[in-house]
Amino acid sequence: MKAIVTLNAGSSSIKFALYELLPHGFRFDAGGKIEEIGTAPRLRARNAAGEVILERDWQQANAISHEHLLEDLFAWAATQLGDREIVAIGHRIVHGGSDFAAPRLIDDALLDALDALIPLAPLHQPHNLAAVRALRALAPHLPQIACFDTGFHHDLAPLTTRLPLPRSLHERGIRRYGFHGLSYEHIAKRLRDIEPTHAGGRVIAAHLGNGASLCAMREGKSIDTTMGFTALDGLMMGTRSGALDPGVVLHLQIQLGMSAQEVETLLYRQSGLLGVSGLSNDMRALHASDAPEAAEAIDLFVRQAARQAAGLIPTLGGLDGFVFTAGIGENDACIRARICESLSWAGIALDADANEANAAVISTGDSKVLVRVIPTDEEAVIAHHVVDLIRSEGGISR
Ligand SMILES: Nc1ncnc2c1ncn2[C@@H]1O[C@H](COP(=O)(O)OP(=O)(O)O)[C@@H](O)[C@H]1O
Ligand SMILES: CC(=O)OP(=O)(O)O
Ligand SMILES: [Mg+2]
Repeated sequence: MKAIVTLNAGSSSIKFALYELLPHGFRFDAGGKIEEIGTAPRLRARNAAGEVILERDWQQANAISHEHLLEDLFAWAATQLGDREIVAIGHRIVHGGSDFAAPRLIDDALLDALDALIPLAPLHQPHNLAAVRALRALAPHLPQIACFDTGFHHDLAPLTTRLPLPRSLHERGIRRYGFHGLSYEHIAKRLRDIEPTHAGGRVIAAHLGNGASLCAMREGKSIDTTMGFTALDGLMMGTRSGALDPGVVLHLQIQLGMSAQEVETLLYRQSGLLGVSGLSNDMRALHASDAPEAAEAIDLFVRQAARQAAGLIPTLGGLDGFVFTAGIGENDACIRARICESLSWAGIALDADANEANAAVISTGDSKVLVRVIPTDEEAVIAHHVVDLIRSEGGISR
């Protein structure tokens, strides 16, 4: 049986899936995730029937790297393949820069070009590329395909990509790109499937996970988004600051004498929910805590999300739909309720019971804005792209 594998290394998780290739399309076979990387990583995998086929955690957990976890994952996967023949592997690659948007076969030249983007996505790109290289060492002839998180935003209007900096910097690639594109591509497709008229409307999708961003969509296309040059911009996140007065960065370096490396670590790994609470980057842990700092971190997260959602409405010209997705968006009724409450002036009316139940539609019948919860599936989007490439004219033979 021919199969494809997808790998999605997020900032706090590694998600993976195995799909059986069918004459037309593909079928989910097994998959799962390692989550809470950096604190207490644990793995859970399920088969197509939803049964748990592996659960595992690690000793000395907080010190275990993405790369070590990948090695363990590959070793386990090799024992599970049975008669399946893997014909291609698809990867989520977070940054494609100015040059790469459409999914493509990974070769040496592409790997070199993607290495150069590591400084623009230090929480993701190194792990994404390490997985590609590790698999190349294990199976040198197996085609590997890069699917870019920036790709969905490739057609943003020139004005939306521009930063208010000297023009020469834009020409050097210092511009807004946008991320979480595979997730937004999935949301756009689901909206088209569920309700074509809604998909054509003015929609804000909120991908609230350990990384978090918003995407303003019209006709299922990205017209603006809160992440920019890097995945540090926009909303406050698990460990990332999100948008910040640039004067703070200067002050940290010039007045407080921090090195560039220290500032990078501070903004990417020690800020956001973790920095403000002093406790955890995990929203579940903050809800469970009585500490006032945990409550303040949650308050700030909600404030930033609502403020930035409001900031997208002029570009959209109004609001017809709002979609919550990713770890927090799909599971956290309290955060959804508070963001919706802050946006009630924009026509959002929440159905409290539907929200508590994580229902597919969580707005009231007379809400001007239709609010949905749609589980994201970046793996399925990657699988689609891999299958399309395999079956495209010329295939993907080297
Ligand atoms: N039941 C839940 N309630 C609140 N937050 C949750 C819940 N489940 C997961 N989360 C949050 O979602 C985050 C992970 O989201 P996910 O989208 O999987 O992350 P990543 O950005 O690594 O892909 C966790 O850090 C946690 O804060
Ligand atoms: C781009 C990004 O922030 O991704 P993740 O949410 O997986 O960390
Ligand atoms: Mg993610």
